[in-house]
Amino acid sequence: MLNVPSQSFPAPSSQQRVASGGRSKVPLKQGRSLMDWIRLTKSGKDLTGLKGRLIEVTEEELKKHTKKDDCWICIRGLVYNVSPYMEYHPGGEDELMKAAGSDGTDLFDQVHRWVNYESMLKECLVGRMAIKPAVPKDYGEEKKVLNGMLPKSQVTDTLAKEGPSSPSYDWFQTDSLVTIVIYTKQKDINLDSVIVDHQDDSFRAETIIKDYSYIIHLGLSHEIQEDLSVRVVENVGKIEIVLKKKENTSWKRLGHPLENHNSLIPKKDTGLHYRKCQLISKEGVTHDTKLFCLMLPPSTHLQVPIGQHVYLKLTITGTEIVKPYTPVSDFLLSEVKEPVLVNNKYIYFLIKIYPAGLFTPELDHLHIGDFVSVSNPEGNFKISQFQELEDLFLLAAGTGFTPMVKILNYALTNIPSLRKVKLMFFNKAEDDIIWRSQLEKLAFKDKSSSLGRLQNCGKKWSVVT
Ligand code: HEM
Repeated sequence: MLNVPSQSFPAPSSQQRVASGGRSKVPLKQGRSLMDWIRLTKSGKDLTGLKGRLIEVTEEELKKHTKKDDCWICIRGLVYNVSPYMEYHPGGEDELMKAAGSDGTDLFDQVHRWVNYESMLKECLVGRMAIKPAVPKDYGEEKKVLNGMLPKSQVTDTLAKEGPSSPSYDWFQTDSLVTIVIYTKQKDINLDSVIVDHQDDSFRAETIIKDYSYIIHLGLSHEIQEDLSVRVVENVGKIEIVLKKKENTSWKRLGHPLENHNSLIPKKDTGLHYRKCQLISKEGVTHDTKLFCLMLPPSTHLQVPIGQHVYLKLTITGTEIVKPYTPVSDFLLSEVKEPVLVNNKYIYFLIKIYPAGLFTPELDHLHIGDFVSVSNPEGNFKISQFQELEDLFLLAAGTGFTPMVKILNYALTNIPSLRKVKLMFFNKAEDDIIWRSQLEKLAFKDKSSSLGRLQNCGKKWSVVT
């Protein structure tokens, strides 16, 4: 049976799609690249027309700015004059104009919630939406809300009622350890479901439960050691996070609550959380593609589920730039390299360097030991679609091969029903074929997959596996 996943894959925002020429990206005029935009924002030019003044914007005022040369958009309660950005927007002027004079938060999030607009548009900030009295439905006590934005607590309260049955947490301690226990009340919880970070005294655990995130976010009351461990009791959906105390004293309380602590929020509303990862190695794979290995901080637990991607963030001349990438597993590498770095502390990325680009040359110039920010995983692809699969047919082109690596590995090792795996890998030239010899070795080794024939399909090369 040929099983074609019904969900879109790679995810709409993933680099594999973005890099493939894009579905709705438009060609920008000469001198309108991202680097040109960054230069303009650094030029000291008044981009808002308000001479650096920030104002409170009423809904009536916002609605007046709907022309290309006078276009204001509200995102998450903040108003930007996007007219200067119009010609630089990779999605085109018409797309940007869809949100003219209105709250574009939902539209923006639907297309690219990962785009770092705060940093890119900081010189275009007009101000904040004015607070207006809102009349509550029951005409009871008058509440104040921000135009274009519900207060967080209200959002979480409302949706928590609609979402999965409310998770909870508890904690206990021994002389040397503190254990935080999260009761998700879900059966399909595993180590991929929880992302834990401890940075600058703030402890944050995000548990993914269906389309929601349950967040524990605390300023811990005492210091802890750098490394932490995470265990999951799968059939009851219990997660245990074990922290090591720095001093063997008894804690009277766990800590004080920080933003969104103990709340269940739709995943799309959580914002992207980043941690700094160190560059461990960087090596050429083809003439223009490199394998980057990043190490997670010891106080982070993060596993990227198969088929999902993360965002890498770099600050380039003062502006934060974010790009999506799907990590690859190192299993193809283990054919040729010894020893391979094991455990989940390392994330590998196969990245094509575009010499005329902005982001990838910057990545390429990083030195071993430098840091790159890595986000929480994103994406809707579910490996459960592959259960009981007999034939797996994978199609990839160029760096679109990267999501296939983990899938290939998973399929060859975890699906007993599998009879045949085929990978059609399209490349412009033979030199572009990523990990060609490893794929050929794999094909030779695993006779059950019809791997290893290299076919020249017209002008394009394909590895048929
Ligand atoms: C709210 C209305 C907006 C709409 C409807 C919209 C739409 C789009 C679309 C359709 C694309 C092409 C995406 C693709 O091919 O996958 C795009 C790309 C992009 N947009 Fe917007 N956009 C909006 C606002 C903004 C704003 C306010 C910014 C501010 C910085 C922005 C920055 C970008 C960037 C950086 C990209 C390129 C992403 C990449 O690296 O591929 N957009 N947008």
